[in-house]
Amino acid sequence: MAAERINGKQIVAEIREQISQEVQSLKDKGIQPGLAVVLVGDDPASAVYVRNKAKSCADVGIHSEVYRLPAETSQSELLQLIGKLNADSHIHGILVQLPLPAHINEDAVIDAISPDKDVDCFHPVNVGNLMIGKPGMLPCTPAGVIEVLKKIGISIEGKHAVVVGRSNIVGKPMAMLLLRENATVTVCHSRTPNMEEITKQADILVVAVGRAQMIEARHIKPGAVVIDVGMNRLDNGKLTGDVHYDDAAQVAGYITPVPGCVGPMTITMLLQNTLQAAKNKASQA
Ligand SMILES: NC(=O)C1=CN([C@@H]2O[C@H](COP(=O)(O)OP(=O)(O)OC[C@H]3O[C@@H](n4cnc5c(N)ncnc54)[C@H](OP(=O)(O)O)[C@@H]3O)[C@@H](O)[C@H]2O)C=CC1
Ligand SMILES: Nc1nc(=O)c2c([nH]1)NC[C@@H]1CN(c3ccc(C(=O)N[C@@H](CCC(=O)O)C(=O)O)cc3)C=[N+]21
Ligand SMILES: [Mg+2]
Repeated sequence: MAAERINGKQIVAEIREQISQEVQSLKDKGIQPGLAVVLVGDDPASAVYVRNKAKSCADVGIHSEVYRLPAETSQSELLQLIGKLNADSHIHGILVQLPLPAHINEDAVIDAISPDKDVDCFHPVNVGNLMIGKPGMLPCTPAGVIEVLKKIGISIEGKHAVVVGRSNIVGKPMAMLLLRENATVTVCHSRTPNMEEITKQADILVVAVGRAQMIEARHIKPGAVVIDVGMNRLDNGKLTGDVHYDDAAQVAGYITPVPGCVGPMTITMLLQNTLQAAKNKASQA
C-alpha cells in the first residue's frame, strides 16, 4: 500500500490564517509584530529562504526588515547591528541566517541576540529552558514537525521516534521536543554503525542529515510516519529531501514531500514565534 502524502500546504494555510487573525487583533491595539532578518554574504540558497520569510511575514501582516550585509562584514559590525535591533521597540524577533561566513564566530553572534527576540531558539538561555521544560520560544523546524504530527492526528506518546541527525539546529532540539511529547526517542548520527536496524524500529522517523535521498524503503518499518527535513539541491537544480520519496512511499504509512512541508512549516513557526514575542512584550508593558 502506498503511503499517504502529508499535505503541508493545507496545514500551513490553516495555521497562517490563525496567525493573521491574531496579528490583526494586536494591530488593533496599536502593536504590529516586527521581524528583522539578517543575511551576511550572498549564498543563493540563503537568499531564497530570506525572500520566502519576508513574503510570508507580509502575507500575515507582520512587519519585516531584511538586512543584506556584504560577505566581508566584520564580526563587530554584525554585533553592532544586533545591538541596535535588540534596542529597537518595533522589532520583536531577530533571525541571523546561518551559516555565517567563516571569519565570523556564530556562537558570539547568537549569544548577542536578546533571548526575548531569539525567534530561532538558538540562544543558550532558550536552549536551556527547552531542555529543562520551562515555557519559552520553541525552535522553528522541530516545532513545525510536532505541529504536522498533531495536525494529521498522529499520537506521539509511547511511540518509538527515531531522529537521524544531531545538529543543534534540528536533530538535538527535535529529539527534545519528541521526548516532551512522551515518545521514546533514539538519535542516530554519522557514527551509528547499524542505522538501518534502528530506523526500522521507528514508528515516527525524522530525517535531518543533509544527504540527498539516503533513506530508502529498507530503512522503514511498514506503516511508519516519515518526516523529511532535508533540503538538497540536485545538479539539475531541483530540490530533494534526505528521503528517497518514491521508494520510501512504498512502505511508509505517511510521508512528507520536499519541497512542500517542513520548509514552509519552519517559516510558519517563525511567524508564530514573532507573534508570541510581540504578545509577550505587550503583556509586560
Ligand atoms: N526545512 C527546513 O526548514 C530546514 C532544513 N534543513 C535541512 O536539513 C538537513 C540537515 O540540516 P542540519 O541539521 O543543519 O545539518 P548538519 O550538517 O548540521 O547535521 C547533519 C547531521 O547528520 C548526521 N549525519 C551525516 N551523515 C550521516 C550519515 N551518513 N548517517 C547518519 N547521520 C549522518 C551528522 O552526524 P555527526 O553529528 O556525527 O556529524 C549530523 O548530526 C539539511 O539538508 C538542511 O538543508 C535544515 C534546517 C531547516
Ligand atoms: N537562523 C536560521 N534559521 C533558520 O531557520 C534557517 C537558517 N538560519 N539557515 C538555513 C535553514 C534552512 N531553512 C529553511 C527555511 C524554509 C525553507 C523553505 O521554505 N522551503 C520550501 C522550498 C524553498 C525553495 O523552493 O527553495 C519547501 O520546502 O517547500 C527551507 C529551508 C531555515 N533555516
Ligand atoms: Mg562560522
